[in-house]
Amino acid sequence: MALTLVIKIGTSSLTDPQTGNLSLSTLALLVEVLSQLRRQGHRVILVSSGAMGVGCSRLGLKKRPRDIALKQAIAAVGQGRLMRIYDDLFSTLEQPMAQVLLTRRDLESRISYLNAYDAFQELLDLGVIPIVNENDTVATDELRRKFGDNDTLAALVASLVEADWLFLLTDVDKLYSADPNRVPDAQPISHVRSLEELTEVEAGEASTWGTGGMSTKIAAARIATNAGVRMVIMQGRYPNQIPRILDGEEIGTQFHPTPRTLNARKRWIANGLVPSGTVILDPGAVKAICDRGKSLLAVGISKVKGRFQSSDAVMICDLEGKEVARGIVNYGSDELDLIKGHRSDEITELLGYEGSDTVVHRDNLVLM
Ligand SMILES: Nc1ncnc2c1ncn2[C@@H]1O[C@H](COP(=O)(O)OP(=O)(O)O)[C@@H](O)[C@H]1O
Ligand SMILES: N[C@@H](CCC(=O)OP(=O)(O)O)C(=O)O
Repeated sequence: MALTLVIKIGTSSLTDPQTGNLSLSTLALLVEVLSQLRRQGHRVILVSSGAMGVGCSRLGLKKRPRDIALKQAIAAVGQGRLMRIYDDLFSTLEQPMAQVLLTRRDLESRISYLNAYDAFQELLDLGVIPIVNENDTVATDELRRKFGDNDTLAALVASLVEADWLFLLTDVDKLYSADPNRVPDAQPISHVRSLEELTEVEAGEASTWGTGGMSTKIAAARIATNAGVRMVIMQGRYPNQIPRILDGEEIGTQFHPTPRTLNARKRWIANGLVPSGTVILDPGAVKAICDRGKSLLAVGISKVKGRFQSSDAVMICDLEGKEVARGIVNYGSDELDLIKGHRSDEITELLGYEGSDTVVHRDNLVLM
């Protein structure tokens, strides 16, 4: 069966931690494996980090700089170099590839989200392997890590293209109960059936060149598994393990997906949009939206946090602060502060104009 596969490789696997130079053998093996998967008829997308690492090595810098403009410049140097190397390697195997640079913002607008979807489908139909990275040179929010990292981006891409599998290739072979580089008796975890099982896991720091460590990989797992994508964390030095995993071997940490129940628009609401604020619900309202599939009404809102406009995305949380849903609001935060706790037939008088009956209509609401 032809599968859609998203493979993400982190800086820690692409570069030598001592010298910062590219690990050519890993890269060559990765390219070989991906080309082989393509020839077997699978649809393959590579999400590759490394622009900063390669840029630093090219410019002789021994540490990641902190200055944002300098980071932008370095990523611009490194990205070109990285693509040149990928193109040389893929061309040797007669496998066409393409560069796709994305920012988190590109996935926020429904139009550019759909444009990205169309472009990926066209590339995959043409048999091309798209190589995705954050557009670091312009996306300073990403460089500041306000929005995420390539683990999140890979999960968003996997959700966008409705991938069957997402492989995160890194410099450890599995997820452990704690960072195995710091805690020698950390226990390996082979299967994660629900992310609730991971409350005890210490998802600590990244390696020298990586970003986010395991915490961004667990965040990626939340997006991927909710979108019906099976995710694996595995050792990046052995990309040849990917076909073995597809054949059913138990390698790495496998995160089991939830059934794919959300339509494309709801997946965009859940994953593409970045929430601008939070609304806190009373227990009755949580029940109404979670158990009875109702729209969210003002009467069930206890508190409003953050500043947002109507049509923005918000997190919808219970009184303990646990996110139960996400949705697009019909009111801004100032209006919601006035109408929260009130019945819908009081809204016109409270606001002085006729507004929507619902705060979040059920078509715009996704349970988390
Ligand atoms: N619970 C954990 N299990 C495994 N590795 C962990 C854990 N917590 C932190 N880490 C660290 O995460 C690092 C991988 O993350 P990172 O450096 O961001 O990789 P990448 O560049 O592949 O994205 C590992 O080197 C490891 O030290
Ligand atoms: N876009 C950045 C990578 C950011 C990132 O998430 O890095 P990593 O944790 O190594 O996957 C780059 O190409 O250097």
